Amino acid sequence: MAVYTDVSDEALSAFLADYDIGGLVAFRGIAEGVENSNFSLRTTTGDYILTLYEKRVDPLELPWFLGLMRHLAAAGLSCPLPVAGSDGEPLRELCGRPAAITTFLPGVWPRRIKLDHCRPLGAALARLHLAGRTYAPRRANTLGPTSWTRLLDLSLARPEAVEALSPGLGGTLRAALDAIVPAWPRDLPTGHIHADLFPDNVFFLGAHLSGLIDFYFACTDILAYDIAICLNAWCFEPDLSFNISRARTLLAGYESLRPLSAAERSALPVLSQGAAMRFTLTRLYDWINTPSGAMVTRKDPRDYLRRLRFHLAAGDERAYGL
Ligand SMILES: Nc1ncnc2c1ncn2[C@@H]1O[C@H](COP(=O)(O)OP(=O)(O)OP(=O)(O)O)[C@@H](O)[C@H]1O
Ligand SMILES: N[C@@H](CCO)C(=O)O
Repeated sequence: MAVYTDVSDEALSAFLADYDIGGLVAFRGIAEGVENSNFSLRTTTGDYILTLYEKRVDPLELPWFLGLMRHLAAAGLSCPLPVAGSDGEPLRELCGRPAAITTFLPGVWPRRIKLDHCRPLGAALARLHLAGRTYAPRRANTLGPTSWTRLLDLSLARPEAVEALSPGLGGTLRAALDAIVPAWPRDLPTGHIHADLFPDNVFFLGAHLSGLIDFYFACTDILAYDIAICLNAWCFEPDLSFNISRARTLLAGYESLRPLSAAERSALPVLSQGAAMRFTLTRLYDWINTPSGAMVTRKDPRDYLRRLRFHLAAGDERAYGL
């Protein structure tokens, strides 16, 4: 459930008066997602999404995210387009929260990943990377390798909770960090990355990829790290075995538009280790710090620990079908 802030009809009507998108027809909270409060909004001019930004998003960074989405949409990528109010400003305030309206994207995210999803996914990721080249402002990755030790320490402030989740987890993560961080590549091509391109952020209409959403972790970082995030999120079976055909297909889709250098290819194991580490750590932090009565479904960090183990054992890029 991700509606942290209730919006009354009166507050919404007053808010919409600052837009030129017609009168309200229907409005409802969207249960999915964990980060922000999302509402679907139908007006006399069409369908929109209203987002109230909650815990992890720094309001000062919102213009960067909204600017990136506007830039990518203008470049032809199918992603939500921020809608400006009558004063030209897309970022506003509602119920004491920063808020924005974006266009609604048709499609559904795949509940069961198929091989057919992977090539369009890879191609869309490459398209995003290429389109991002001409968006000049940069944003550092606040969840990159330099943040991981602190994130682990924050969780280990409650060692009994970490141990209860998985015996030995703290030591395992510490040892993996000691291996991954010093080996982190320094000279690979960088650009704007999505950084959270999980299946629930990619919409399909049948086999056609209809759009990408949720750019609120986007940042400027190693492009191939974004691929590594997708390898983690898309290429494991429910039993957490690795599906190399999906990886090969995803990479082929990506390389159809942006071929990888030899250095990028050989960095895939360490980048994938880092991606698995990042999601293990944020999930672990949330697992420990989300009150048991909260309406948000916690995601299990152990799923990413299993992935991390796979990547730690991957000798080279051939493990990913290259
Ligand atoms: N532009 C859009 N068009 C159509 N549906 C959307 C759009 N944006 C969001 N949604 C709907 O809202 C849901 C939650 O959105 P989103 O993933 O951005 O939320 P979030 O709280 O940031 O979640 P998380 O970071 O956990 O993925 C999506 O699964 C989708 O159903
Ligand atoms: N995609 C993330 C949650 C939102 O960032 C995860 O599955 O852990």
